[in-house]
Amino acid sequence: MEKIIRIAVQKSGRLSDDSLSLIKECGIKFYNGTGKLKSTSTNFPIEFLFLRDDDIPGYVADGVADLGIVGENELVEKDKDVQVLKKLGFSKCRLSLAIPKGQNYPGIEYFEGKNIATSYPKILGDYLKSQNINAEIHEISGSVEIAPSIGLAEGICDIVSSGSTLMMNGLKEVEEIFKSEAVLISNQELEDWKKEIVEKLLFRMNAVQKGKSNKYVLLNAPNESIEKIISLIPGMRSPTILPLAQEGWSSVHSVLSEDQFWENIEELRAAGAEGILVIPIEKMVI
Ligand SMILES: Nc1ncnc2c1ncn2[C@@H]1O[C@H](COP(=O)(O)OP(=O)(O)OP(=O)(O)O)[C@@H](O)[C@H]1O
Ligand SMILES: O=P(O)(O)OC[C@H]1O[C@H](OP(=O)(O)OP(=O)(O)O)[C@H](O)[C@@H]1O
Ligand SMILES: [Mg+2]
Repeated sequence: MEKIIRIAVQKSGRLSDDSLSLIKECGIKFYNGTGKLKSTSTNFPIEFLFLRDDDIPGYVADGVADLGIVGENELVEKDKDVQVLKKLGFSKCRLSLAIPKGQNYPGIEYFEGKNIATSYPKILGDYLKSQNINAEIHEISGSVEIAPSIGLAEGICDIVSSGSTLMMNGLKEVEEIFKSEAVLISNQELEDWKKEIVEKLLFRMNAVQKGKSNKYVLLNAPNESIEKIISLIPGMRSPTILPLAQEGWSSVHSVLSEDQFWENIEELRAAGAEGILVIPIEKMVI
């Protein structure tokens, strides 16, 4: 039998594009024709299953797939026994309670005895319990935001990102109850040879992620400022210093996280840095 692992990814929806881009950025090639539900990579021992996201935690827990990419909201809601290997940083959203815009909201007690529509009965149920609120949970599988306007419920609990769906449906967000992003999950009992392949995949994903959060920085500085500048942008081992054609000046090359760059920019300029270039990094292995 050919030694390949299986990963379940969402067929189409809010997770699909970023899941597939991440896999491509890891140098893994595969054919992803429309309507195809299974595909094998041509250059890495991995097979893809394209599924509804609701089914991914269960398939991974049962071992039908070894790995999966799914939102934390779906994972916690399905309550399956899988291991979270890595947060992936995309499909960030929150689960929130919302009520009609015109209603006064005194606090969570608003929901006592009320009817709440949601696709996340477990997460909502656990939250209400933790708040000692008794409410009726009305489970619906989609278009939850419409429920109050058709008299199905007095409040909703659903995914919010920009908030525009709530606004368009005359609702206001009153409590954030869960924060979510896409995660890579794994079956709990992978055989050793599968673990080895998973490690290789994780190594690549880490390199892609590190590359994304770091930048390559080049700048020019008078030689007397170099020491100060090195202390501001120390890089991986240390910055590269190259002499400029103009006497008394050097070019400094370093790597740093984007956040760090914005924190240090004024100090770099104050130290005499000029001609600062910030360049994206595709992959980074420390
Ligand atoms: N507006 C959003 N912004 C960011 N992330 C989101 C947003 N909506 C959903 N997500 C995240 O993406 C996941 C998939 O959302 P999507 O709307 O594609 O699900 P779905 O309609 O249930 O898809 P499927 O057909 O696969 O069941 C959600 O579980 C959530 O983690
Ligand atoms: O706060 P917002 O930025 O408006 O995003 C929130 C909406 O996004 C998701 O739906 P999606 O658009 O993916 O459609 P779906 O309900 O068909 O999955 C989610 O179910 C919300 O309805
Ligand atoms: Mg779904």
